[in-house]
Amino acid sequence: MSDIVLKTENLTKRYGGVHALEGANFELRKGEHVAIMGDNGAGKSTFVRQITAVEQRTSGQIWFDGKEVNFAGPIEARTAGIETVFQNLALADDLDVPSNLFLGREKVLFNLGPFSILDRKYMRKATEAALVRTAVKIPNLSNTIRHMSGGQRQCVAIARTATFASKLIIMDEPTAALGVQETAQVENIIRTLKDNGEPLILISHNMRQVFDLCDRIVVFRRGRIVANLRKENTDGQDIVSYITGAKTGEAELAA
Ligand SMILES: Nc1ncnc2c1ncn2[C@@H]1O[C@H](COP(=O)(O)OP(=O)(O)OP(=O)(O)O)[C@@H](O)[C@H]1O
Repeated sequence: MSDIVLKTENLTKRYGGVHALEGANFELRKGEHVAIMGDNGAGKSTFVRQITAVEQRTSGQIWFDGKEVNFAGPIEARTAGIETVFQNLALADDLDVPSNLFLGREKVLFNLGPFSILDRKYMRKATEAALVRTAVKIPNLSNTIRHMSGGQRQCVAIARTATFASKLIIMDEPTAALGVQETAQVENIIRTLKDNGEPLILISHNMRQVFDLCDRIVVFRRGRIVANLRKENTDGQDIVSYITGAKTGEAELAA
């Protein structure tokens, strides 16, 4: 149990009569990168929303970092060490890179309420360190987000996640809207996270990406986990069979 970062048992979410997530049993171990795949509406985002307490689950249990957790909301989950990069990036367009990295957790030099003075020097240095650690290349930290490309914005969002996530990073389709080069840059960051031993859950529709970056693939279909396979024990065709329902059956538990 000690090397398990996250575990869910019978995690279930219903929206009225919609069974969005049914009895999900899931485990993530230290340093592991796990992909979550599945068709549109399969329950992937719902699963993440229960873990991050963006919504409250209907039933089931969650253990994180060695203890059972019942986060009241996303801030509690974030404080506990779960950081998420969502499809909509939640960046502030008119602020520069350090301000975005520290958004909502600004380092204050003198606390004078609304007139507080921020420690900009500290935030800039910490941002530079975070970008080195995550291998993110941003040409000019003083640029506002508005003046950056989609890929650069995504890199800032990921760097922010990696800076504060002490325990678990979740990315929901981080490259869905990016071009080839930008996708490659984000994938490099993910490899750096792997090298640093940081565990990751990656929701992705991109088979090549999943096989490149992840150790294990979990497939959701109609709210249920239908496969849980180490990548060396499966291939793209096999995964597609589970996604489409051509192959069914109990989830195979990876050894
Ligand atoms: N707030 C909600 N109210 C009602 N039904 C919902 C709600 N959110 C999600 N659902 C339904 O729950 C099911 C699972 O949706 P979810 O967004 O988790 O799928 P997904 O696998 O993340 O899909 P996608 O790849 O399209 O993002 C779908 O049938 C969806 O319509």
